[in-house]
Amino acid sequence: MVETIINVEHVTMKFNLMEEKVDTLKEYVVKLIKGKLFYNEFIALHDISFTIDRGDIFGFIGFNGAGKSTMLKILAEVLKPTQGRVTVKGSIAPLIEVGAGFDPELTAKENIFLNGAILGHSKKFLEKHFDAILDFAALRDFVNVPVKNFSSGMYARLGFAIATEVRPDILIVDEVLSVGDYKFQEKCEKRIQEMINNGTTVILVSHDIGMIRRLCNKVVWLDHGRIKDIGDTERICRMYER
Ligand SMILES: Nc1ncnc2c1ncn2[C@@H]1O[C@H](COP(=O)(O)OP(=O)(O)OP(=O)(O)O)[C@@H](O)[C@H]1O
Repeated sequence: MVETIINVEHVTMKFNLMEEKVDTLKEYVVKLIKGKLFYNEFIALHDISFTIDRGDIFGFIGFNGAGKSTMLKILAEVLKPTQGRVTVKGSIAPLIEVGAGFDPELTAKENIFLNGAILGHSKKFLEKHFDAILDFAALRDFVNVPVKNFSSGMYARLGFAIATEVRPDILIVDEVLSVGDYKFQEKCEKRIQEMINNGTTVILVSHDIGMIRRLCNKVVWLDHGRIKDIGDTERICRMYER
């Protein structure tokens, strides 16, 4: 039986863009007090509605600035929509931004415990899975290095390894994987495929249409914050590439 796991109803996201450049906090406060801060309203998402079923591998495609990352942040509850409602049934492991959920001053080891705790894992669980996380990320030689010295690919490897060590109900992957080398991307795709086989619902943003084709059963094409089309992967990808 098909079960809806995410229900997005009439979501609109507005951002206030400052009209002029403010360089310092002092300048910001002075202008705020004098009532001289002017904003332009920017609508990143317009009245978006769709549902994701349990077991779907749901892809978001669209040109730069279409609203894909904003939509994922709303699904992961990092952003609250200006209007509309999102209902999620189950646990979410979000991989939204490279380095999100890490403290740059702490070592890889310390961050495994910090980031793991943010994802809701106990210390005991993380101690048990510590070696597996480190091995998947291939960062054993860097275990005691502060992550501020990591490259963006190393950050992404560590984040992906922690988020996928257990099977969440829903895995959200923004383009963080694109900073990994091709070998690691292959490894991630294999692990995502294993998670899919085990019933995890996956939501993916990628400019790699090949990856979208290989993994997704449904695709949304976002265009200037609106749904241009939604449905069968092959049909939407073919139109997108035209
Ligand atoms: N915090 C913010 N404040 C102001 N504007 C924002 C903010 N976040 C996103 N935007 C704007 O919303 C629009 C959509 O951005 P978003 O990052 O969701 O696009 P995207 O489809 O993921 O793009 P890309 O493919 O380039 O990653 C952009 O015009 C962006 O400038």
